[in-house]
Amino acid sequence: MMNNMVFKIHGVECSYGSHQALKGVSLDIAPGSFLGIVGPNAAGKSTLLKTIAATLKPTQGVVYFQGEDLTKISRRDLARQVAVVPQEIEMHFPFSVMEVVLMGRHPHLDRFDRESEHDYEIVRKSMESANCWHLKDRNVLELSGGERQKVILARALAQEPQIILLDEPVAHLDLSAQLEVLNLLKEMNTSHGVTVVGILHDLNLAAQFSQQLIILHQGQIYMAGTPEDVLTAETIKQVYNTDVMVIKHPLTGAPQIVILPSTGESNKSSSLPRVHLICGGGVGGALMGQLQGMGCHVTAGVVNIQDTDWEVGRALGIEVIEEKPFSPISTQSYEANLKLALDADAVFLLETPFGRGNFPNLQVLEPLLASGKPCYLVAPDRLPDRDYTGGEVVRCVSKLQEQGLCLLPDQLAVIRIVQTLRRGKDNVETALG
Ligand SMILES: Nc1ncnc2c1ncn2[C@@H]1O[C@H](COP(=O)(O)OP(=O)(O)OP(=O)(O)O)[C@@H](O)[C@H]1O
Repeated sequence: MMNNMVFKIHGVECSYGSHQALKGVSLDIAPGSFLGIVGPNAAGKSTLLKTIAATLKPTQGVVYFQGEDLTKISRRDLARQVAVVPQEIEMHFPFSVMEVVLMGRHPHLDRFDRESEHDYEIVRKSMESANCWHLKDRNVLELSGGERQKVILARALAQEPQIILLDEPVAHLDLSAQLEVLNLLKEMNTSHGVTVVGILHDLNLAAQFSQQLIILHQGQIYMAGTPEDVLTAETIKQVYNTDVMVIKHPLTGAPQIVILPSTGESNKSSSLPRVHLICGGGVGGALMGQLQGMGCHVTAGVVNIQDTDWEVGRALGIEVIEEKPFSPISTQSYEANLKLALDADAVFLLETPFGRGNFPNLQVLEPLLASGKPCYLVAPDRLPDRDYTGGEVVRCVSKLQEQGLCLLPDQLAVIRIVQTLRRGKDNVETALG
């Protein structure tokens, strides 16, 4: 069993003086896998990678490479199969980029061999793959951080490794260069069976490119599995102490992290406006987040379970009157929505499409207006396009306008009204002393 694994990390502990950076890590890395290592700062990620790369000896435990104790393998033998792209690249001599990448061939040369045409060909291909061939004659000491990172990647590729270990390989790169490098690694992994183990800080990129992820926290593996297993809102809250919402990437299905706006302690005052959003169909999520970020007490209804607005509301901890999936609004939900809306300072009906099933979300405005509640309809000009009742919605809105329904061009206007409400409340509070 053990020999089937490229690396078998067994009960590894690592200490720097009295500080224990790894506290008993065990992990198997199968050949051909793409393993992402994530976790907050100081979790022990680089320390773990260094133990796998044999640049740091564990204080306890063993790392096996293809079944053999890593400490018993010569650096040169290891370098023929394993390439390392470190986080910090210290360069002290004014080598040319070409000379640095050629160093990647050294593990394959005998002591007094000179590089052959074949070596130069591999070096050229590696530099082209890492998109740094144009830098070949430049002095490495004069490169930007991103350029240097590509050169080090090219050196690793020139090693023609079976395994590549990377410590934040895209840290200094702009967005397109990050994708270039990760796509290149993915291609090496899928087409050439190269095992990739990389520390990645960006959780969304990690989710998109890794087959397996481990999340390190305080020197231990907090969770291991597929990106879907590992990247849950609960885990991220526990490990990063950050509120997020996890959605599926619309094209790849990989989990994607959306950071939720912070509500802040100062926003908890009772004087902040209460805003009720009537929405559904995914038109309300962004506004929920923005209004909550402004400190409003936001509520919403009636929204079908599993609608994006329902998911966002739930993730933000907003009270949402819900209805069963794909079901028409029941009398019970209508009443609950009316009751919640009556508690608000203002009610906004957003750009939801209307059919028979959610028509009660429009009808509810009648008793609200009758009670004197300020009610607003967003984007009235496009109302006919989202009226799937054969014109009943448009007729109902004209009647509601006569009863005091106000029209707002877009959601930006909602924010302006809410800001006015907030100033009004502040003024009342100041006046009351
Ligand atoms: N050479 C060292 N001497 C002393 N302590 C160290 C050394 N290297 C790392 N540490 C400590 O060990 C812990 C783990 O460090 P490590 O670099 O492995 O974390 P990391 O998860 O890679 O962090 P980051 O995301 O910030 O790069 C940290 O508390 C760090 O301060």
